[in-house]
Amino acid sequence: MKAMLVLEDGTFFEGTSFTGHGEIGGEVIFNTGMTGYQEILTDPSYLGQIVCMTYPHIGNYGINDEDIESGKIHVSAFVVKECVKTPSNWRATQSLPDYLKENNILGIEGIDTRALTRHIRIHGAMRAIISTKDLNVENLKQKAKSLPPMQGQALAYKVSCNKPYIFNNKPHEVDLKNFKWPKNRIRLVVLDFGIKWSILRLLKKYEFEPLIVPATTSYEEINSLQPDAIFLSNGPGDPEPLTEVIQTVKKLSENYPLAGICLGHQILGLALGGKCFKLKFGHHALNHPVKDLATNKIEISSQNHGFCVDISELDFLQATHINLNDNTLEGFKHKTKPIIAVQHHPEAGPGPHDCQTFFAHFKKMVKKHIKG
Ligand SMILES: NC(=O)CC[C@H](N)C(=O)O
Repeated sequence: MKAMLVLEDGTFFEGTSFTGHGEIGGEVIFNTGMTGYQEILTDPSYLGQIVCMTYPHIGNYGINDEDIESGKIHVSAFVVKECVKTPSNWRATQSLPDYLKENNILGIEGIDTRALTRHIRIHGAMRAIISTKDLNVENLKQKAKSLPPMQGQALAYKVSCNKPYIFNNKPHEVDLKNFKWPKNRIRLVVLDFGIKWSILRLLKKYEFEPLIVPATTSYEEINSLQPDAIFLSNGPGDPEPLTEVIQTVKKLSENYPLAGICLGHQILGLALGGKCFKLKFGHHALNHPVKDLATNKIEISSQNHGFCVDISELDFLQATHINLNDNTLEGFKHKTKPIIAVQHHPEAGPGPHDCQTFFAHFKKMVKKHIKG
């Protein structure tokens, strides 16, 4: 079934749908990972985005029950060069096309994904429409132009949980009136902007007991839970319009040890007085070199962001990591308070594990603070 992908500047790519009819829009981004498509599809940070994989052969190990990062698929559509319909892997329970079809997500193949990627790298991030119903380039270009730009969209509210929950391989809702923290664990309130399950698994591995609460939970409600520390999750969209959250985090930063990943890093940066800007094209990959400025060691990191923060004018903050591809900020800490954050993904779901020391560092920082 013929499908057309049209960018807002009128550039178009022809392909075929492997999931049936559909029409959908979103910001088109490219991910250069060779594997990890199931984690990418289910990562809530991809809400509102059409994901194009640069690796030419996607789907070869199928879909399994363990690699999901949330309860559903969040990407708007999935674009590949060639989709493998008959997977071969001992864990596979389903094929990629069946998985997308079951979840009503449009998947297209036969696209020159490298040409599309080069176009975005040269001309910057763009909105796009994919359609099997309307193949008229001019129509689709107009539709793409009328989509809301990513900048200004408070998408985190759309994927945040509605009720607090704890996590035991999947979410279990809790009634806060009867909630009791377990003994001998670090009490961690997690502000949920669309958290990935691999982050929760790692927090638990590092002795934290995460209590995940909706993004709009107030400072007073969080305070009444008497946590030892706060964690700010990853999530989709622009951090800047999340004004209510930014105000809450500002208050939290005065009284609690804090850590943030990706959108959490950006929200923390804004709450502390930094600025935010959109990158020309996002970082979506499993192989970005990040330099730890304390040790001068280079870590190969997993990345997924389109925005970036600038804290250079805040002398009470210190940059801890930078990206060696484009010198953008990859992490910072407060010079006197127990506050750390990273822009990349130390949980590496998917990706290399070089940056996992972040969780050990967070644990050490909170334990030190508890001891006083
Ligand atoms: N993975 C994330 O948390 C993404 C953060 C933010 N939505 C960005 O695109 O920059």
